[in-house]
Amino acid sequence: MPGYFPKGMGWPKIAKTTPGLIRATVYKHLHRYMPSINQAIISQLQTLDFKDGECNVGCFDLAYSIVARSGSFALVGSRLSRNEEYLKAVKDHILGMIVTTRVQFLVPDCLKPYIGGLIGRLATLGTSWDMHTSRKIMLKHFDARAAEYHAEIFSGNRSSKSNLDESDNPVEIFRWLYESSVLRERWTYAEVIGEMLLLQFAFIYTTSYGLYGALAELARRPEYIAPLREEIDLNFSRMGPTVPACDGMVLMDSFLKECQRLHPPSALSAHRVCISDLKLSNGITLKQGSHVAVPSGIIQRSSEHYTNPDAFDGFRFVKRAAGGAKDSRLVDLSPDYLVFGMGAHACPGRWMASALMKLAFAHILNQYDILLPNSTSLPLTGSLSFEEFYVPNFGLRIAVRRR
Ligand code: HEM
Repeated sequence: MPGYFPKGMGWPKIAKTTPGLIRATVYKHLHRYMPSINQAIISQLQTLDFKDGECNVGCFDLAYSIVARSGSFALVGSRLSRNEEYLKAVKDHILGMIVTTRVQFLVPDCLKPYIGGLIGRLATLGTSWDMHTSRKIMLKHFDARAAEYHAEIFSGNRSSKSNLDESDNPVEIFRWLYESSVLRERWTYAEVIGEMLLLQFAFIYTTSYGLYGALAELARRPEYIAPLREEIDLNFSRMGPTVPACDGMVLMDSFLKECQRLHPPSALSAHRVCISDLKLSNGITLKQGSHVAVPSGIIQRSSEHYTNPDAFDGFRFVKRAAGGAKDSRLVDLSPDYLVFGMGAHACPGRWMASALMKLAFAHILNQYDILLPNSTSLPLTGSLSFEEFYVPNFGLRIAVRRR
């Protein structure tokens, strides 16, 4: 896939630092983020518009709005995560990027340098996913926030918020990146913004897709509701909406993992580019510059790894664990489950994604019954899907009814 990775200079320094930053923040100090993420989920659910106790809503839109609000708390802090204009711009921009990339794939490689950008721009012009409009709005908010950080840093009133270890306050990821750019001159402001846009995609779109798949499957399979609710009640009543409570919800963990096994956001995983010729143990040599990836979508539906692989079994992974299998939690990596990749570059945000999906799922199940009004037969993947990427079916709607 030519042009997929930057040529020549390799990845910028900032992109090499971000995985470590994610591990040091939303993994190591996940508990610090939980109260605000929980509150963000509750606030988002309060915006649902009920008529006669029922609200009919786009399944992806529900998941996307919840994750955008709660994820933005970790990325840009509490004030912006409550700003509707910013949140709308984030959501529109991510979908704009997908549509633009989708359309650019249709342009022949030889014409890409000449008309690729223009075609991309035209693809979303005049729609609510207009990338340029939403990017402008987002940049306005980023600039304002950066000016606040700047003033704090140079007024001597610097709080310890950006310190990874000493404060109880969760680290705002944008703030950490910005401070590193200003104080240590490790990268430019433009690079910080570029990395934030990538992180929004890596965090918000993928996690929303996971939650979307789980909500759609649950609406189709009401028999899972009672055992899941029982488990939520038990864990929340003992520990509240905390990391240990999320860890204790093993049925939900298995249900979410089964949904991701069957509905991953991409059919390929663990993309790598050879930086030098690489001889494999079977004698094949991959030339420098070769792009390789693992066909995770096929592996996850293979009878070599899964009994009855195309059938949905929400408790498949708890049964495996009970049978002594290791690596059966949602966040575990294994060669037969590659939704979060594999090896040194496996997703460092998976603990956050797991906790966020569980909290959101728990709140929804606690408060509502979930019904599938007339979308039973609709596929989960929509017509915008392309290459290895799955894009949601925006027409799939669910009804949530107050209990
Ligand atoms: C269900 C949600 C998610 C899915 C399915 C997902 C999936 C992935 C995959 C497949 C990779 C590539 C792994 C590899 O190449 O081996 C990856 C990398 C990455 N993800 Fe996630 N991700 C999710 C959530 C998140 C979240 C919440 C964050 C941030 C908090 C995040 C940040 C990253 C970063 C920074 C990388 C690059 C890692 C590196 O290059 O070393 N992801 N993710």
